[in-house]
Amino acid sequence: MGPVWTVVLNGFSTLQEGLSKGDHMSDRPAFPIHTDVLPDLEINKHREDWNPSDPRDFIDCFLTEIQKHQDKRDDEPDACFDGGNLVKCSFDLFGAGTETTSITLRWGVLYMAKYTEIQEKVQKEIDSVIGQSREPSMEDRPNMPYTDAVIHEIQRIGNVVPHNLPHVTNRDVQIGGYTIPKGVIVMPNLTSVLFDKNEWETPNTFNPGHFLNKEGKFVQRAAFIPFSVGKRVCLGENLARIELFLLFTSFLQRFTFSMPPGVEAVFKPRVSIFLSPQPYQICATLREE
Ligand code: HEM
Repeated sequence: MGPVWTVVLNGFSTLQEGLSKGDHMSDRPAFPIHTDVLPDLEINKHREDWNPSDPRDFIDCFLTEIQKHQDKRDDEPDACFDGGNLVKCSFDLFGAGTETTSITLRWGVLYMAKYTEIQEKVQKEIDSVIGQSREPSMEDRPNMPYTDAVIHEIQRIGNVVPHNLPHVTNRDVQIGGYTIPKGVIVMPNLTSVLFDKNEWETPNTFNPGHFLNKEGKFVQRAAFIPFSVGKRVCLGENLARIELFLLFTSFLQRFTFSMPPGVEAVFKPRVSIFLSPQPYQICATLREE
């Protein structure tokens, strides 16, 4: 029988206790995914000209693993390298990896259009560290503490995945003095940490100063957990951080964002599994070289 109730974890220390220690909440609830309705055309295309000694991407590498494990099916009843799982994993990577990053960038552009003085400071840093004649690279990030702080603050206040993904207890566990029985769905509430007034000086205000010390150097904050924490922490965190830095700096290197005349920026989010901005119109003005 499936879980009969759901628990919501609130607060920084509870989430750390629940997600970071041990593997007692590392499973995902088994929601059915019908692989027969998912497109596997791309996988079939890959199969046609697949060369195991020259893998082009994730699908090619997975096909190699399927082949390696093919003859061992009887010895490895739990092996997960098969066509169905390849479809699910590819689906997961697109689902988890595209909307999250693009929503964060949409929040970023909106915050820059609203807080023009912050946008100007980012552009000043871009001009002095990167200039206009080359593209941003990841080597620039350590030299751009203000921009780094702004991107972190966009992620904090944007709170794109507010309820994390569901976890499920795989044995009875004690958290914060409560016993959660095996098989219960647990929703770790990231909002309670990203807006915790004990952790952030101005939790409800856009303030890149949350990530800067008095000397203007970037400081990492333990309560910054938009990617969650623990064993099931976002698999794409590093990729997402790279994408956010390169795209955000490239946008502001080339454009200045502003609201169209007479239009106010709206920060009330659209609520689904993600929190995204309402569709908006924006003016992107090309910066002079
Ligand atoms: C701003 C961008 C992103 C945010 C805020 C974000 C956030 C998250 C969060 C909160 C989780 C749930 C972690 C947990 O269950 O404790 C998660 C899981 C996951 N993310 Fe991301 N993510 C982002 C980008 C990406 C990208 C770019 C990829 C891959 C290309 C990705 C792939 C995944 C996968 C596969 C999981 C499931 C991991 C597992 O179950 O073990 N994410 N992400």
